[in-house]
Formats: sequence, C-alpha cells, structure tokens
Amino acid sequence: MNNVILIGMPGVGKSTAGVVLAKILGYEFIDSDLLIQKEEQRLLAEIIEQDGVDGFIAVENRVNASIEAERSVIATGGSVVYGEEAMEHLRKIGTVVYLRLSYRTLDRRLHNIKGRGVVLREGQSLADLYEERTPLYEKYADIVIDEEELSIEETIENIQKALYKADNC
Ligand SMILES: Nc1ncnc2c1ncn2[C@@H]1O[C@H](COP(=O)(O)OP(=O)(O)O)[C@@H](O)[C@H]1O
Ligand SMILES: O=C(O)C1=C[C@@H](OP(=O)(O)O)[C@@H](O)[C@H](O)C1
Ligand SMILES: [Mg+2]
Repeated sequence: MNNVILIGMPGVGKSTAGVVLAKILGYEFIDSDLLIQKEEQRLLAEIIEQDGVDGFIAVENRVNASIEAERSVIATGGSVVYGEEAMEHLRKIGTVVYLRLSYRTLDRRLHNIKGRGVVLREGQSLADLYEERTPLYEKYADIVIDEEELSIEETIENIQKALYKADNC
C-alpha cells in the first residue's frame, strides 16, 4: 500500500503541505484529526477537555490504528507517536515522513498553542514537549525532511524528491 504518512510537531505543516502533496501525487488526502472528530462526533478540544490527555491519546491511537487507505497522504496529529498500535499500523501501510523544525522556529510559529488543542500535560512547556517527542518522531521516521527556512512549496518539493529517491511514488 503506497501511502505517505506525515508526522511531526504541531504547526510544522503536516495538514497544509499534505493536502497539496496529495494533489500533486494524484493521491487521496486523509487528515487524522478530522477522522477522529468524525468518529467521535466531538471536536479535538472537547475530547481533550472531557477525556483528558490520556483519553485523547487512546482515541487517537485507536482511530489511526484502524485507517484503511491506499495511495493516500495521511496527515497525522502531532501526538500520534504516543500510540504504539497506531504507529505500528501506519509504518505497515506506508512511508513515514517526519517534518522537522528547530524548536526556535516552531516556537515562533506557534503563537497560540493552547487554542490549537495541543496535548500538553499540566506544567509542561512547548520545550518539554519538543524534547519528549523528538526521539519518538526520529524512531518512527523512514524519511526526515528538514524544513528549516523552507517555504511550503520547497517543503513539498523536498518530500516529493525524497519519496522518489526511496522509490515510494
Ligand atoms: N514552510 C512551511 N511549511 C508548512 N507550513 C508553513 C510553512 N511556513 C508557514 N507555515 C504555516 O504553518 C502552519 C502549519 O499548520 P498545519 O498545516 O495545521 O500544521 P500541522 O498539521 O503540522 O499542525 C500553517 O498556518 C502554514 O501556513
Ligand atoms: O501535537 C498535539 O498534541 C496535537 C496536534 C494536533 O494536530 P496537528 O499536529 O495537526 O496540529 C491535534 O491532533 C491535537 O490537537 C493534538
Ligand atoms: Mg494537522
């Protein structure tokens, strides 16, 4: 199954770049966050508020682990890497691409992190989250794209080139 799975911190552009990449490749586009909202009939922020961080992670794990797709670009949510079943499944059905940004650039990009419904535990900062997740993104990535100082278009171009090189598309 020739899927492309985008992982990375919130705000790196998984959804923005993913939909355009899908168009270029002639693939379907799936945004995991929208799948979760559809299956749960609740907004992500509501799930986090009602079920807590661990509850949200469990829902996200279940929904991502059950995705059936072919020739699709799948933009995951940033916290998907906490779900072992989800990541095992996603690795089986496609090439996992980690979109990497430095902490400094990410911090600048994410002005309103709480408004985005990011999975932050009590007392946890963006820097803590970045440190905690970076090894997980690296562990699951087949391809790493460094998007530092790249435009959205350049990022998409680099993903495409890396996919061709890896013989995925
Ligand atoms: N080089 C870039 N690549 C991707 N997104 C960028 C870039 N520069 C700025 N942005 C902006 O950053 C935001 C990324 O948001 P989004 O695609 O929702 O990220 P994610 O799905 O990874 O959380 C968008 O508002 C986008 O316009
Ligand atoms: O990284 C996170 O903790 C989250 C990222 C969000 O998706 P994006 O990465 O698409 O912003 C969404 O899944 C949820 O609000 C939690
Ligand atoms: Mg997204």
